[in-house]
Amino acid sequence: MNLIEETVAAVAPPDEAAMRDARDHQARLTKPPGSLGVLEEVSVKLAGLAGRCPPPPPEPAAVAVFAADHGVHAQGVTPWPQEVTAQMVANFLAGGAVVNAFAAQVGADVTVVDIGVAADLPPAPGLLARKVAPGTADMTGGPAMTLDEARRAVETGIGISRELVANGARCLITGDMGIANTTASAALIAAFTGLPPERVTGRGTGVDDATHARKVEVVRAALARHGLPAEDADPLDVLAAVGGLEHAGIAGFVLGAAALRVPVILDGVIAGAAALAAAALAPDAAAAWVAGHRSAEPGHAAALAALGLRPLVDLELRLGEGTGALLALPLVQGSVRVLHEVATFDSAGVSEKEA
Ligand SMILES: O=C(O)c1ccc[n+]([C@@H]2O[C@H](COP(=O)([O-])O)[C@@H](O)[C@H]2O)c1
Ligand SMILES: Cc1cc2nc[nH]c2cc1C
Repeated sequence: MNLIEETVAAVAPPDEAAMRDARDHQARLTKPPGSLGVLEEVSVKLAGLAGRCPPPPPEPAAVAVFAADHGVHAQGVTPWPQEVTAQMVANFLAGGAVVNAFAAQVGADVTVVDIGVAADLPPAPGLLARKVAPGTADMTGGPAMTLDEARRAVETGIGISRELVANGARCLITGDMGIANTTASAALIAAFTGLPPERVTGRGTGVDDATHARKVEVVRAALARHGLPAEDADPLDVLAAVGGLEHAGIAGFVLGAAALRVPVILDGVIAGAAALAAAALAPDAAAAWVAGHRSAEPGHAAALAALGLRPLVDLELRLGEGTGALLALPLVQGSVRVLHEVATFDSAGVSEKEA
């Protein structure tokens, strides 16, 4: 078995007994039953993933920012020059980006992964040099990646999840950086959900009407070129056809975490698109994923609906980098802390509701 098959085979469904224990325990805690709303379901989910109640606290947390460039940039789908990808990587490494500020706020570690930045990047602490290719090819002219590149990028992502967990992380957070990657995200989401390009293609970094219209047509042309959506398409072929190297890397990252039964907080539309590919490979992997937030990109809501995930935060963010997921980290940690620390009606001597 290769690493992808081995990882997919290691993904198992959630532990129903642990989930039942968590629901029963939530009902005995000193609060009206159900009063923690969605956070109760998050705690139940993490118990199911861990196979015990209470589950281990999801900390320390580590965010991996997968950075890559996109051949489809040549189609004029974003106003930002491609070199911004490499420049922002330098900014992440210098600690000057929003992801650094939010990670510091919630005590998460930041790792940057060069999985496909077009430029050569100098070695730096905090940078994992794992370039599979110097950017993808233009998906409107042929496949964005070879199947071998897509596989190697997924394997790279699996490897990163293993490394971060081996180094002590107990909650993984997805991050991304890649100018033009909302176009590839829209194409992946359309391919995996069957929704039309105009429903899932958004304004990315904030494109004008004319650029948005062109972007929709670029996604439509790429899908037509590759015969997508297709019922029987292999998820790796779909990634290779219209995905990005960071999408493939994140798909591997979230699969690897699921195989290790470590929770993942998904960031925005790029993670959502990557998670659709990962779920197509291993449907049970979604038991390890919490949607940190819903981004302003319309395809993100579509991806989350298809994954059956409810976003915890909705602040109209459209930044990427892992920022939305980092904001959700204290919510996920708080949901588990409740199971560890809150007294029961019995232990605290609080009277229960009358029948
Ligand atoms: O996370 C999101 O949902 C999100 C939404 C819009 C834009 N982004 C970020 O913006 C970049 C891609 O935007 P664009 O317009 O160049 O396709 C890329 O670096 C993403 O991290 C991210
Ligand atoms: C400046 C900038 C920062 C980003 N961070 C993630 N995507 C980005 C896109 C741009 C353009």
